[in-house]
Amino acid sequence: MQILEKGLLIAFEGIDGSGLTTHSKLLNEKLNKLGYKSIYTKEPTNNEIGILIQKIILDKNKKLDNNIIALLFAADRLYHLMYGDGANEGILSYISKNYIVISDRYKYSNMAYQGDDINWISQLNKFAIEADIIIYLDVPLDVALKRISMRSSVSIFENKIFLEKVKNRYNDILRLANKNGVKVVVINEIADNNREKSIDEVSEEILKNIINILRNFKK
Ligand SMILES: Nc1ncnc2c1ncn2[C@@H]1O[C@H](COP(=O)(O)OP(=O)(O)OP(=O)(O)O)[C@@H](O)[C@H]1O
Ligand SMILES: Cc1cn([C@H]2C[C@H](O)[C@@H](COP(=O)(O)O)O2)c(=O)[nH]c1=O
Repeated sequence: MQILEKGLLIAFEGIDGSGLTTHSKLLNEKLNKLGYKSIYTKEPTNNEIGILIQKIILDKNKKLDNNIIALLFAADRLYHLMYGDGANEGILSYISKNYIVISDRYKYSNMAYQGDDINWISQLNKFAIEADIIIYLDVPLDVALKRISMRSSVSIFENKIFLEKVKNRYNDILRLANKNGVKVVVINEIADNNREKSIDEVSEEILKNIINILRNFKK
């Protein structure tokens, strides 16, 4: 068993179709195999608020006000931190037991997707601890859109104009997080020769970066 000095929160961030679910789950499996106490969780969660959000964002006829959506995501997050995702205990509980918590999206998604007024979104998230590490999966818009087009259901956010705005916003959000002490790891999913990296290649790159960072957290 690999024991860490303290719990750690790793947030996976990126636009839809960047592979967040694939890579956050893979990292969790790999860290577990290496003997670390880690857990995978995601937002929106599968608790009452998260389920309501999932329903709302798939309903293109609903057209709910952006501020209401922002509030729901922030409420889901606080619930996630305090009480859990519907299957596991709250993030804060795992952190206090020195686990590595891997969250497939966290408050930085709130800032990127609902961040017309970034100060207000920051206020909504004032009780949400900062992540220790952000893994940002950087993928060109056209690659993300191609992956999204292969899905059976598409959310209100999954369109070119909106995702372009979200992608641009992430630049400022990552800079701000870094200023606040968060270790930001950007993974480029495109190789030098313009080829899309395979899932294995991206996953190994993520693991290598994390293992490097974890060296400083070991007992
Ligand atoms: N190098 C790669 N990394 C990740 N996913 C890839 C890669 N190449 C192809 N894919 C495919 O892209 C899709 C990404 O799906 P995934 O659900 O992981 O993305 P996501 O970012 O969580 O999306 P969303 O947030 O919209 O649910 C999968 O079908 C996966 O097989
Ligand atoms: C946490 C969070 C998420 N979102 C968006 C990002 C995605 O478009 C969806 C979630 O879909 P996934 O397939 O489950 O990743 O929700 C958001 O707008 N605001 C947030 O705070």
